[in-house]
Amino acid sequence: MLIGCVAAVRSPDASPPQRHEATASAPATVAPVQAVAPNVSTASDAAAAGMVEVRSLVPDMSLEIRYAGSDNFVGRPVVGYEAAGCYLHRSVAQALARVERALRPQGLRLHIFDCYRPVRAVQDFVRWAGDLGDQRTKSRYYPKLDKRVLLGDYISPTSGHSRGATLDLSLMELRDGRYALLDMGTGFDYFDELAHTDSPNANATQRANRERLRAAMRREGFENYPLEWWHYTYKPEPTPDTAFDFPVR
Ligand SMILES: C[C@@H](N)C(=O)N[C@H](C)C(=O)O
Ligand SMILES: [Zn+2]
Repeated sequence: MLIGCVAAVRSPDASPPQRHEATASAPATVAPVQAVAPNVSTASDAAAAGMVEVRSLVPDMSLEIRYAGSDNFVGRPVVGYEAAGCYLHRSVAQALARVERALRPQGLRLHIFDCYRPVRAVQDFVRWAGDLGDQRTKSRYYPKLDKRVLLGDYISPTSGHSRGATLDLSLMELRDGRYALLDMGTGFDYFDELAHTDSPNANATQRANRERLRAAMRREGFENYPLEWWHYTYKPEPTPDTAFDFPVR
């Protein structure tokens, strides 16, 4: 069963990305973003939504689900993340497992920051984006941008993550017997032009590393979002018009 709802502006899945520049002084709150929202399923758990936890397919998949803890742009655990799990529609998780399987013989593996994101978590992001009095994470996550411009291009109010076919991830390489993250030029969720996948300001190594990730993901049907080197969506999406809101647990 589906419930209709309202909300959303430009999203990575809806229209070409645009760049916002930093602006001067900000008011205490931002105006609500105009939007068109997806249907929200009443599925109350992953099984009902047709999703699986990725470690049911790849038991040693490297996960660092940042919104389940405080090391993220909100600076605290995000609503809806009761555990550090990575849920995706089964066919999407299977495609991701194929990416991982192809990488391992090259001494590479995936490192995942976020997968399915409940609608309530996206709403938590929207509330955070509207609270201009809270700038605690600015220096680490959006030093060059005004917080008012994050909602839309960098934080979608109707994120594809809620549809279970989108994930945020990086690549690790085996070095001296240990896996280390490749240099992508920025950290995860660094909202800035430098994080744009084809940014001319990334150096040659960083651009090559981003391309390694993009090529590996593309081979199994995942498309990159040009404003965030870490953000990928499997196409065609299993449920393109339906978002989910069960907690990650
Ligand atoms: C917030 C960031 N990790 C992300 O996923 N951004 C895109 C635009 C989204 O919110 O869908
Ligand atoms: Zn993302």
